[in-house]
Amino acid sequence: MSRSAHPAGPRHADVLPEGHYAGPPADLNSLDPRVWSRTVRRDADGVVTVGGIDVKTLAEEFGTPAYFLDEEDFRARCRAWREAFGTGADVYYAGKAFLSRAVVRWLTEEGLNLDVCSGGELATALGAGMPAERIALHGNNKSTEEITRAVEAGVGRIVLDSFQEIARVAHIAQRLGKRQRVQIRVTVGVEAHTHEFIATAHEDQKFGIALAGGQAAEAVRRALTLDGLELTGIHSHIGSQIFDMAGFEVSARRVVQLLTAVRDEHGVELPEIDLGGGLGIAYTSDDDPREPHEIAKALGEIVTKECEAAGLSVPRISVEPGRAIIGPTAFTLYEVGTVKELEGLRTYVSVDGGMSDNIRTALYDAEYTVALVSRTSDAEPMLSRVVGKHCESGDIIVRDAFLPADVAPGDLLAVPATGAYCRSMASNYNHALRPPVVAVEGGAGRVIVRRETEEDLLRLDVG
Ligand SMILES: Cc1ncc(COP(=O)(O)O)c(C=O)c1O
Ligand SMILES: N[C@@H](CCCC[NH3+])C(=O)O
Repeated sequence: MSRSAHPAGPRHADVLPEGHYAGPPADLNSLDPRVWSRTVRRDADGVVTVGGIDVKTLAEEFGTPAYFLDEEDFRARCRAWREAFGTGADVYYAGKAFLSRAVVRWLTEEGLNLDVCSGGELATALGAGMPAERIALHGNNKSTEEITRAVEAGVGRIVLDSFQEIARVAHIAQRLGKRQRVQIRVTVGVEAHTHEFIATAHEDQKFGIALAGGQAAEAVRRALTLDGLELTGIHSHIGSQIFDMAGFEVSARRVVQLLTAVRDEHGVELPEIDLGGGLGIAYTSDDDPREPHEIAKALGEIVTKECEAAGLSVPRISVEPGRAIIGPTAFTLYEVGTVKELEGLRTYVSVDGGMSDNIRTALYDAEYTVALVSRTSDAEPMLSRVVGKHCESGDIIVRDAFLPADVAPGDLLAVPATGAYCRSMASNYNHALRPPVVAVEGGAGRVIVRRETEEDLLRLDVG
């Protein structure tokens, strides 16, 4: 549904900010399949189900707020990425989006690799049985301990992010009598944003080593001389929640240019390039993400074309999608506690979670949708703001959305597309207890990350 497809006539339409829906959706009870995970349906009795279980049963069994993860959808997305890139390329799931032992097992079974960016993520990956050679370690300031653990475990790749780190990893590997496979992360001069990319001010950031000014070429020079390192390729990640493939194409072109320069200077053809993650998903019906096969085709074509022009053999490509794999697979279920109508403005619907389980709206001004899922309603659309229970007026989960005007305490609301960067960025603000993640599949729910308890909080409070 595009913005223009919304019929006119919302309550309080005059207060909607520019760029937001011109009106409510034609049917408030409908669930757009682009935004909801693949097994989500509304039953004949009006209650929404996922994985064959209705949300009222899920709320009774697991409580609210809670994240419900559609396992069938997650596995299908893993397979779609795997198949799109084929056996000649690698897909590394970016664990920062959400990582747990169950997720690691699913990834292992579905043939994906894993990008970790901390000792904690590395421990989760290894502990859940991901083979070390399928793990890549990232980070702009990895500790000596993290590097040591990764080298000892035999991770397949460490992505080097600074000159100090080139020396540090080489030293640690040599001390351990190993030769560590590494890539160098470069900043290619493309800064990508949600709907556009620009080519200015891009080197002004903490990640990577700039192509500009010959710094990346110097990093390659140093890495090639160090015995502890086996330099296998170049890495580039241009941003997150990107829809426009043009930014990736510029990035691929510039990375291949560096490979060509390396070949010309050192007579070495580096065999790998990693083009990072960052592929966008549909948070609202206005978002139109690319499918994995379109992405694989576009990246494969541009790399092949550039390599042919330079007379290079085509390197093995890898990508690191996080959000695009797990984002659409989960929704957060909340119970409504209070409904406050501000006459002539909007209605504030308060739920039992908030910025502690979804910081993205407060942090990035992210847009989400919301639906009444415990019943249908014929009431007129009401412009609503879904807010949490924290002591903070910016504690907003969904800034502008239409809910039926009869929404009331006890109703269940679900916010879709919360699989990525919600539980993984959750906090204990106001001593909130972080919600559980429940995997739903084949008519049963299974807790994969349990709800925090007050004992969990107090255990750390040793004063
Ligand atoms: C190096 C790297 N790879 C992969 C990702 C995953 O990004 P996304 O979840 O947007 O695909 C990120 C985060 O932006 C990242 O920094
Ligand atoms: N955490 C961010 C994206 C950053 C990804 C990691 N480099 C989000 O929620 O959109």
